[in-house]
Amino acid sequence: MNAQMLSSASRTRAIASIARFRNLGQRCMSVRPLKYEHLTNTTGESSPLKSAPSPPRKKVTIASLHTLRQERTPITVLTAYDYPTARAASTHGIDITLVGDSLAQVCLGYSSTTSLTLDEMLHHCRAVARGTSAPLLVADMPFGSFYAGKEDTVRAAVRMLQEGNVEAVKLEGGSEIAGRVQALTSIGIPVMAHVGLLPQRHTALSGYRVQGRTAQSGRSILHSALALEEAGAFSIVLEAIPSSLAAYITSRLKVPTIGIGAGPGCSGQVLVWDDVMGTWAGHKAKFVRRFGDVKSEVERGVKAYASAVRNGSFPQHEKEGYGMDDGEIEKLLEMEGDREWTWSPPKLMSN
Ligand SMILES: Nc1nc(=O)c2c([nH]1)NC[C@@H]1CN(c3ccc(C(=O)N[C@@H](CCC(=O)O)C(=O)O)cc3)CN21
Ligand SMILES: CC(C)C(=O)C(=O)O
Repeated sequence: MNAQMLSSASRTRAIASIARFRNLGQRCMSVRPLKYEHLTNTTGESSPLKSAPSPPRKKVTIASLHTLRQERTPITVLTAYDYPTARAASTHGIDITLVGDSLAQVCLGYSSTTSLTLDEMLHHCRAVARGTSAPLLVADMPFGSFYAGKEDTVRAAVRMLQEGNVEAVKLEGGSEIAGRVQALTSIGIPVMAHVGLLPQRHTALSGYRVQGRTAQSGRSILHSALALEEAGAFSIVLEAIPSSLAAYITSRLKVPTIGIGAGPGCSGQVLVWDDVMGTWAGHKAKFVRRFGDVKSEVERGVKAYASAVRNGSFPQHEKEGYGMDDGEIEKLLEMEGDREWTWSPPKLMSN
């Protein structure tokens, strides 16, 4: 959706809602109307599923995130990797849906995020975009897709927006990538930065380890965050850093911080879908809290289905089968010369 597609009344509202961050000039603007009564998904396509009626949500914009930060209302961020997870985030009040490159591990079975290609990421972004309406849709630029220089970075980010249908990109890295972040934000591609523990560099960092525990390393993360804000990032993820450092960085920035393993002093929080739902069977970081027990429910469902098939209680002809028109099976048997064959639905077994 762009301003040309809006009615003149909503166009006026859209223009009125253009918001700028203090000291950030034109780099962080939103031209979305403040009130979206009828939201389409971010691809503009209609969704195959109609959800139950629920109160319409306003579209989340960079400006509305800034307002949440000012009001000290925590920003909720959750990863999604496909259409149903995107629908759930959209329907149940998440502010930002992130197609994280954790996709590599939790959905695709790679041992780390460095294996994920841009094309694989785009395939999942498109599915998530089809299920996303109100949340702002952000996706990780995969390992390697923004390393070769500004031109490559812009080309890859344009693909994320045009082919992946996401609204913003997230890049892992400190002040060393500020030039590339600036190259994106200067042409209107919104960037979420990501400092602290950088999973894409897990080998160089000798594992997934808390960062910024000393004054010197903490200061280096702070200065990276400031440089990335200066480069136009609209928000910064702080991963696996001490809570006090994260709270201090948050106080020094004008843009909202999103913490993961960074304590309660951030402007918002992000977790990986599978960690929240309890479906991730791999290593559980200290910062993870499980809010659902989908794994047990999946186990129960799969076992119950397999056992119902094996013991013949599924399917039941009356409930889950289809009938034939009267006399037609007899006619068919006649034509086949197979008058001996008979069949009657099995009797229900009592449990
Ligand atoms: N399921 C899942 N959740 C995630 O949050 C996540 C992924 N996968 N994959 C991509 C990255 C990798 N991340 C990780 C992975 C491990 C730790 C971890 O184990 N950290 C140690 C720190 C120990 C220390 O230095 O003191 C921990 O025990 O919390 C942290 C972040 C975050 N991302
Ligand atoms: C955990 C979040 C911040 C992320 O980067 C991911 O999902 O890959």
